[in-house]
Amino acid sequence: MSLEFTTVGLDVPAPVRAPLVEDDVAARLVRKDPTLWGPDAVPEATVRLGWLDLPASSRELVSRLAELRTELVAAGLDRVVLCGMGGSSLAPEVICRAAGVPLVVLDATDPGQVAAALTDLDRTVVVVSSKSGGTIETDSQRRAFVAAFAEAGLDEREIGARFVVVTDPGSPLADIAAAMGARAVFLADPTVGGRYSALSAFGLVPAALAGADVGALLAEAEGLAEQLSAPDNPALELGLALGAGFRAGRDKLALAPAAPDNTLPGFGDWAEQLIAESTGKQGRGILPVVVEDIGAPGARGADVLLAVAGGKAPPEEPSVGVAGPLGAQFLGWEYATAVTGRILGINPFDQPNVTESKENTRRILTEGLPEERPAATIGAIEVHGSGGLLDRVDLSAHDGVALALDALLASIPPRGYLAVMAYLDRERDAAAAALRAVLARRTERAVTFGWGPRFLHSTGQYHKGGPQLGAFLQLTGAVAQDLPVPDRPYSFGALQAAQAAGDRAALADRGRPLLRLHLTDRAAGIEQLRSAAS
Ligand SMILES: O=P(O)(O)OC[C@H]1O[C@H](O)[C@H](O)[C@@H](O)[C@@H]1O
Repeated sequence: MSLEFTTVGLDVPAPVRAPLVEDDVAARLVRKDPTLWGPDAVPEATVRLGWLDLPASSRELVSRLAELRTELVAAGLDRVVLCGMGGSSLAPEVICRAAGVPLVVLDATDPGQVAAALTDLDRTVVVVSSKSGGTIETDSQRRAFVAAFAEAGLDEREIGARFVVVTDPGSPLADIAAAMGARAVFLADPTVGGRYSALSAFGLVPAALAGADVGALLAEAEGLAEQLSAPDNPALELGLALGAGFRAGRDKLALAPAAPDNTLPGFGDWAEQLIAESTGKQGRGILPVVVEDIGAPGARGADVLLAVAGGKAPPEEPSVGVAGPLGAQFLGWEYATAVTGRILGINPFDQPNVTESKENTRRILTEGLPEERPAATIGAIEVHGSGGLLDRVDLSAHDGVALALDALLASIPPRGYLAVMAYLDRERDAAAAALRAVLARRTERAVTFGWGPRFLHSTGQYHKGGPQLGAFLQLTGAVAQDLPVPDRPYSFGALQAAQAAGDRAALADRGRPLLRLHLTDRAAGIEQLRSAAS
């Protein structure tokens, strides 16, 4: 089982292909040659190529996971909640959706979304996944579950037995897991970076405990792994196509599901993190744009390459298609991204700009939120602009929100993009996601949509490290019922607000146009916004 790569209307010119063939990149990548991305990347690449071994090396996890699942089910623990961000949650979410097994993914700080996960505790086991072991969202979620179990009457030993931990050896979370007596601890391969970890313990542990067949997933990946040394393998072709598209000015990659049957639901969100964090740096990069389907607004455009995962290239030109099973898709896109990184001349294994917003968040949590007054309140929406964006907008007009949106769209530079960043509840406020297509219909430019803080671990790197051509629409919402973060001087609501403010500060430092709309009533605000945007 491997991948089938197809393309329509995209040629890989000799100046892109020849150097890769002459330098024997396919075989050198499989041999884990850390010099492929230039001298500056060697230290990082030396400790970041372990993902190439995972189809075989992760095999040893399969029986251990099957036993653990049997043990959990026998104990009546059949609801699996995963606490983790970015590379520690996106892959298991895709694996479980594709397999049709239930996994509750908590990659949020929204108090409502966290509270909704803290239910059905009598049958819940929590997987806490963090490579670094220091991610504030994951740590806060773990604290909330410990407190909720205690409140439900469980003693310390019983609480420990409700936790399974996945982390790197020696991380602070490894120490916490030992101290709390976690039922099981999986120490992952430290030579695998977060966004390349789909086939490691980070992808496999939560998915297997939720009931997915991870042995089959690894077999699918092995089918491709055997081919990766060959100079004409499908993953190399994908990497060449992404690189050739970039060189031809197509630096937006519209990621669409296959039609009519989408066998890889959510795959675009996983690939989005891989591509945005790997390529978006040093003022360049490929912007992944997850679109609803191949006909969606933004799937085509002069600076867009359309890609379908899970099917053939659609007839729209230019496009690429990658057919094949999920295990092979993970490995193939990782390999392709590493190849594309070489073509772009960047190090695909670091994420140099992710820390900025995190540091701002920590500062704001200590110092308090900056005082910000809305420029206007219109219905259920408070309008905040930055950098003179709203100077010429008549916010007293009955369609003030529409005018503010117009000003934001007009600020997108040529070849630029609009990022919609919703610090809301991705379950209960799911209707907000429809804004992407609505706004993309109104502009020729690319429009992305991300849930905050989830996107900070994905496109957030590109926003700050990629070409400075973005305009930003930040959505925040009133918190009906806040939730404390146990043993911390802040609540989830305060953390969420600090994350939004921290990212605003990072974007303002770069002079990017930003419109913040705060929804004083979330449902009414989303509806009002959708009609203002249409
Ligand atoms: O697994 P963790 O250490 O908690 O990291 C979760 C995420 O954190 C950061 O934002 C990185 O940029 C991501 O690549 C990573 O996936």
